[in-house]
Amino acid sequence: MGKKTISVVGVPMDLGQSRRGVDMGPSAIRYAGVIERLEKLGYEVKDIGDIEIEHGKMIKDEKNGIRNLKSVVDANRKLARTVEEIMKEGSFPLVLGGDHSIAIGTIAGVSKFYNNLGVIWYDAHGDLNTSETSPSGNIHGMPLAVSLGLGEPELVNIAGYAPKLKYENIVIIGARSLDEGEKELIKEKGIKVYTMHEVDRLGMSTIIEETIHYLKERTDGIHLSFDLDALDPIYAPGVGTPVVGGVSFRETHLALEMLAEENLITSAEFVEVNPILDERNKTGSLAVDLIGSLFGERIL
Ligand SMILES: NC(=[NH2+])NCCC[C@H](N)C(=O)O
Ligand SMILES: [Mn+2]
Ligand SMILES: [Mn+2]
Repeated sequence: MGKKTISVVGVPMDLGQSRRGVDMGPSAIRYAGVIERLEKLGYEVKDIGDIEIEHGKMIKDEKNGIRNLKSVVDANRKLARTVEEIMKEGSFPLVLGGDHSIAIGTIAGVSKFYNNLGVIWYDAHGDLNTSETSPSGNIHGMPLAVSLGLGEPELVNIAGYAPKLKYENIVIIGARSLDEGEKELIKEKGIKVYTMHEVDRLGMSTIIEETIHYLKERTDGIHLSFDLDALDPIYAPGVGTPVVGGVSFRETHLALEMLAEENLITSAEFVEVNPILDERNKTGSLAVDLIGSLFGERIL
């Protein structure tokens, strides 16, 4: 994927949502063999360990109902700095979550290296809520909005600049659970979304061809933000917010294999693996299989 060195960083955080356990995601993915898998593909892999997270009680912010705002801000500041260091070294940042709120830090660390960072948001959800539109107060439902400059100023201004992304540079794939405020924002800003309706109708191969064509001409780097709950819960039971009717195992491998062929992805994160809700690390192993495909693994 362009660079031969991959730097793996774990973010053991579950404070962006309300089900405990997703903080063990990085361990589950490492246990399933991610480092060895990447080394086998010929990469030099540096496992730089985990970001240090304050583990405390879950708290709702009195002001606006947001959960654990301070701790999530703190974690994402640290992550942004770490990812920035990886970028400076010319290595590929591969971030293991943790809940999806960590995308705020990853994107903050990556985006300053590009004029037009593109993002592929592979997810059952839009993660486009702000404190006004969020039904839950969970920050993992907000990271894409935050990266676009919407929401709590402490989140929006992480790494000292905002916005990190432009509306026209993002593509959401796999959506099937969008809140009212998210739907309005998508329509108002014309955000490119392939919902499950389009996945069924066009097929994944067409969607990825279109996505590549669309992002290639307007971006100078592409971040893949991969939420395991995009897949159907049959394949990915170990996630905190499962939604039926998801993308299949093969459709997802195809998507990642096609992205690997084009060599366009410049950073990635795999998030929302919750080992406590999982079946014998099925979702952790799935993440490793998918990471394999993203980095060029093929059946033959
Ligand atoms: N990254 C995720 N799994 N996000 C789920 C978000 C669910 C819902 N839209 C919310 O804002 O709470
Ligand atoms: Mn999701
Ligand atoms: Mn998500």
